[in-house]
Amino acid sequence: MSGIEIKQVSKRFGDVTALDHVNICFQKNKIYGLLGRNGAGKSTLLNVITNRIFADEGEVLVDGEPSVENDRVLRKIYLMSEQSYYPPGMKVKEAFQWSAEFYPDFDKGYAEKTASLFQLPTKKKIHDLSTGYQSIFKICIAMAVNTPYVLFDEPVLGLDANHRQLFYKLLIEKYSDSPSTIVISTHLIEEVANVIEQIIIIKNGRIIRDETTEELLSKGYTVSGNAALVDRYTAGRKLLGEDTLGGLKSAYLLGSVKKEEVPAGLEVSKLDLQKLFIQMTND
Ligand SMILES: Nc1ncnc2c1ncn2[C@@H]1O[C@H](COP(=O)(O)OP(=O)(O)OP(=O)(O)O)[C@@H](O)[C@H]1O
Repeated sequence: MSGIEIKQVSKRFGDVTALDHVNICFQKNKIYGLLGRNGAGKSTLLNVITNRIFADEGEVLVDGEPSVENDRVLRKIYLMSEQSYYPPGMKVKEAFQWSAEFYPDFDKGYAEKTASLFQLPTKKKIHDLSTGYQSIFKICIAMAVNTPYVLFDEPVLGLDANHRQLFYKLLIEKYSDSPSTIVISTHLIEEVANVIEQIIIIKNGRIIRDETTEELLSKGYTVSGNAALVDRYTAGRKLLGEDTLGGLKSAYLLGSVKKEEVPAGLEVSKLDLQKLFIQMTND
């Protein structure tokens, strides 16, 4: 079977269970959002997939082959993460050259073009870059490696809003031109909501949701308007949460809605992914 299959994977650090019998499959040519609160197990999962750490139990299959100590399989996957594996003193443009030697399909021209769009100073040493530009440097590499699987662990760490928007735009353009399997682990949920097709939510090392963004968002709806009217409407309904601003209120509800059942003066809209996430992962 093609894709990355994670089968019954568990990982413990002392008495912390970082991954607890995780079963998921990252299919070919799909964009996934890997969401979870701090310490939920996201990085551990990405590190297990790429053999940076070993699982205590279970296995990872890449296109049907076990990934453990299998270089040929591991070369199909690129993980962008906080760790940097570049020699100290290496300049950005040298790292592009270096990557071209290591990843056979690395597109140096594309990396340079992306770098120039972000105004990344390629003559600088990697270690001298600001936090945001360190991330941008890694984004440029990850977008140019052209491996069938690209995993992003917190790709927009330190990026300003303009650069985050540019990253999402380039990612979608790249994916439309040459699809691959992309996994984005992030805390900026609303920002990726329009980019990701499938959402995987991990909580305390367990997968609690694995469904399309559309399916997940269709589980509820938002009703907004005059606070008193909203309260009257929500009484007796399954309320996920609410926000109040002055006399106005937005209520997040579970279930489906018939617009004609909502009183005049109230507005019905889609559920907000971040609100749903907070509700699902609270406690
Ligand atoms: N090398 C390690 N040694 C000990 N505990 C670890 C180690 N790596 C991870 N953990 C623990 O495993 C759990 C999962 O950590 P992980 O880094 O995978 O979470 P995360 O979802 O990526 O979190 P964040 O969003 O905060 O980056 C946490 O409790 C963490 O403290």
